[in-house]
Amino acid sequence: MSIHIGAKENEIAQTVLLPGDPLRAKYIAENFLEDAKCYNEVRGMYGFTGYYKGKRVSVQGTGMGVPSLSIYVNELINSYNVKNLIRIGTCGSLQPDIKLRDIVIAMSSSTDSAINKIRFNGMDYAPTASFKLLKKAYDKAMELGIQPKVGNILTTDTFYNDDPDSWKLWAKFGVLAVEMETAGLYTLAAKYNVDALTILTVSDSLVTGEATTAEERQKTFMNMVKIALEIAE
Ligand SMILES: O=P(O)(O)O[C@H]1O[C@H](CO)[C@@H](O)[C@H]1O
Ligand SMILES: O=c1cc[nH]c(=O)[nH]1
Repeated sequence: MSIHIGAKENEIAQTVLLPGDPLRAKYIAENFLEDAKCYNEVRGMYGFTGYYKGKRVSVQGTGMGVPSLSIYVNELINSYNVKNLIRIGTCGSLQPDIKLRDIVIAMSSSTDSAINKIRFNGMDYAPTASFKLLKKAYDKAMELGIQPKVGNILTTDTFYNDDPDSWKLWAKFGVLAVEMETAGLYTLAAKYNVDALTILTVSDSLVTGEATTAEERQKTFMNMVKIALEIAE
């Protein structure tokens, strides 16, 4: 047991899928995993372990934002010995050629969060994906007939920014999409020498203003779940 996860030792697999939304974790356990058992209900942040094509896999909600995700990732690595962390999240597109429901794989993550400024005494760290997981995810997506967009994303602390045009600067420098956790995930994975990857589905577009519904966000993003489960070790 850790402070925020009620699982016993060995109840969590070495590969964990990490949706922000705990109900997405429940949905995945119920619809994709065999023999799934709930190991965590603390704070309603569901965690399940089950089997996908014979492989033991867990899925754990993280909540929204770097501070919340960092609590779960620290505990998964340090209390449960997790080795592969695959975030499966939603994002907003920052580029005109990235459309609703497209898959974005984060090679790296820029951020407006101060976490790494604090950690690295004002200097800039470049949070980067595990190449092993990135290559596997890209190859698997292509095999499934899905063409993912791969590149730099933005991890923001402000879903509601005071300046509605602030994303345009990031977009000008080629950043593909915005979400709220990956810079924290990649930094902690590097610190503890484990593998991490973020796979995202585009839920809305800052370019066009289009958006999907909450129900769609919870249930219809099957492609990224399939890719994540297929690359689980
Ligand atoms: O769909 P999830 O995984 O929660 O990810 C995105 O959605 C939330 C904002 O609505 C933030 O957590 C952001 O990163
Ligand atoms: O953080 C997020 C997630 C989805 N869509 C956004 O615009 N931002």
